[in-house]
Amino acid sequence: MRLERLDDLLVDWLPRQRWFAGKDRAIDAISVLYDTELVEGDPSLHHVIIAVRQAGGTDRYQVPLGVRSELPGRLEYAAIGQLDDDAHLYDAVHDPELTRVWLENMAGNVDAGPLTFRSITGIDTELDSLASPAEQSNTSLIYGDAYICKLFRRLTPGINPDLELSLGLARAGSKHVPELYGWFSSDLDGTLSTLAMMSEFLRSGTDGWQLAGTSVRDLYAEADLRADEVGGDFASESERLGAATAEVHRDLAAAFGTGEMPPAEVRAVADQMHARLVETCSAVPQLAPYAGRLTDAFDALAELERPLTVQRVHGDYHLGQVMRTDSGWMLLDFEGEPAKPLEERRAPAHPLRDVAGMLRSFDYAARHLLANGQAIGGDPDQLEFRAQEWADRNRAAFCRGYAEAGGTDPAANEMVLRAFEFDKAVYEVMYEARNRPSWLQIPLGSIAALSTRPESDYLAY
Ligand SMILES: Nc1ncnc2c1ncn2[C@@H]1O[C@H](COP(=O)(O)OP(=O)(O)O)[C@@H](O)[C@H]1O
Ligand SMILES: O=P(O)(O)O[C@H]1O[C@H](CO)[C@@H](O[C@H]2O[C@H](CO)[C@@H](O)[C@H](O)[C@H]2O)[C@H](O)[C@H]1O
Repeated sequence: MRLERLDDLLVDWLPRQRWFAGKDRAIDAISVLYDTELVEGDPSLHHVIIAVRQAGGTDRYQVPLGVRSELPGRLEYAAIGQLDDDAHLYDAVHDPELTRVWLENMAGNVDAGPLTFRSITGIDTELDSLASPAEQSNTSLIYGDAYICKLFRRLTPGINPDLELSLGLARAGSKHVPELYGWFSSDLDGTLSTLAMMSEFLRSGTDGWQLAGTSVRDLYAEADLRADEVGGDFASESERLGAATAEVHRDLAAAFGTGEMPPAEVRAVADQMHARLVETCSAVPQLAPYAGRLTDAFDALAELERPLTVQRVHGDYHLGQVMRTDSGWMLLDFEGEPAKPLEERRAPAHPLRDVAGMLRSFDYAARHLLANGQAIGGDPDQLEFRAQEWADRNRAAFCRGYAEAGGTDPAANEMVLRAFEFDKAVYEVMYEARNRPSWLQIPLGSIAALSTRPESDYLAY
């Protein structure tokens, strides 16, 4: 490919992409690390990996590029620019004529330059792809209605935890993750690094955030009924989700083993929670009134005198990461928190950390309509009370399902769970202050409610 104009075109195009992580800084330089021509001719497909230098460091991105002598109208929205008069450059993920080569290469376990394509089962190579419109930090292609292939945009050397855990869960025979079909990787700094993974597309699935939101809307539509009295009660789904979560934790433990975190390391974890609290209180003063009670919860964890059993966990667990299908709840996206370094994301943790993540999500589902100021009539105190009741009911049901299916009993480990939940809520305070200030009230409201409750009522419903 004639690369002379490529840098200029990408400098304009990258900051407009949802997945580009460096939007807040100027791009100092772009260099092409690999350019592998996977499809020759017109159109051609260049599988390109670039390094983008910005203040604060250099990130690597995967940018599959299509080149055509003429760009048809249906691809205009994917245009990046013209390399010369007869070379139109565009985002190849939008061109099914090109994306089919990934299916063919995975099916054939092809090696092409730095790229290796692998499959673990038969793949239909005749399917057209459509890029998913979902707001996400990567790009997913849906082939027919059979496969979903997630292309990781920002690359980290090594195996992506999503692929690593999906392979382990497949080995353990988990029934709560989509079937894995294949993946491709590239050399990066001498290490084989995941570029994409392809799984079964859950065509009958609806994500948990949408389902929980519908239940909450049902509740607010009824002036006086309690969460257990409205048609859209979600508690039995929450209980089943708890059970599915425990089963996935059991399978992760079987696939990757468990370990003991000694009290000194638990203290170090509590110290990190405390440090985050201090930093967040200075950035968001509204949190300061609760600092004392939050500190008490972190201190209680620091004083734990027994080791904690740790294992690989989901790491970024919330209602947007689970789908309800005809055959039950499925868990997605085992990447961990993308902003964290890979070693931290792969480090074993206590499974109640995931439980705490989901408890936060129930609070969010209950409170987000109120925070948005959407047209819900009624007395604000009464609405707050009803939101808390919905959250408590579903939190308790989730914990019950988790314990009954063999997970570490949340009710018997409330002190540990509370510390994880408060830490996540403090993280959310910073996250919302930076990203969605109108939602700041959600984690603050939860902290106010949970921290002023007697400890013995923490999981009460
Ligand atoms: N196997 C699947 N079947 C159907 N939809 C899926 C599947 N995997 C992901 N999705 C949809 O794509 C969205 C983004 O997927 P996710 O793996 O969370 O990507 P990202 O890591 O980029 O956020 C999910 O919220 C879900 O709606
Ligand atoms: O899914 P991501 O890894 O991008 O996680 C980030 O964004 C999440 C928002 O989508 C944010 O989650 C918070 O909001 C959710 C509702 O939008 C709620 O269900 C979660 O419980 C709540 O934490 C997450 O914190 C952030 O890291």
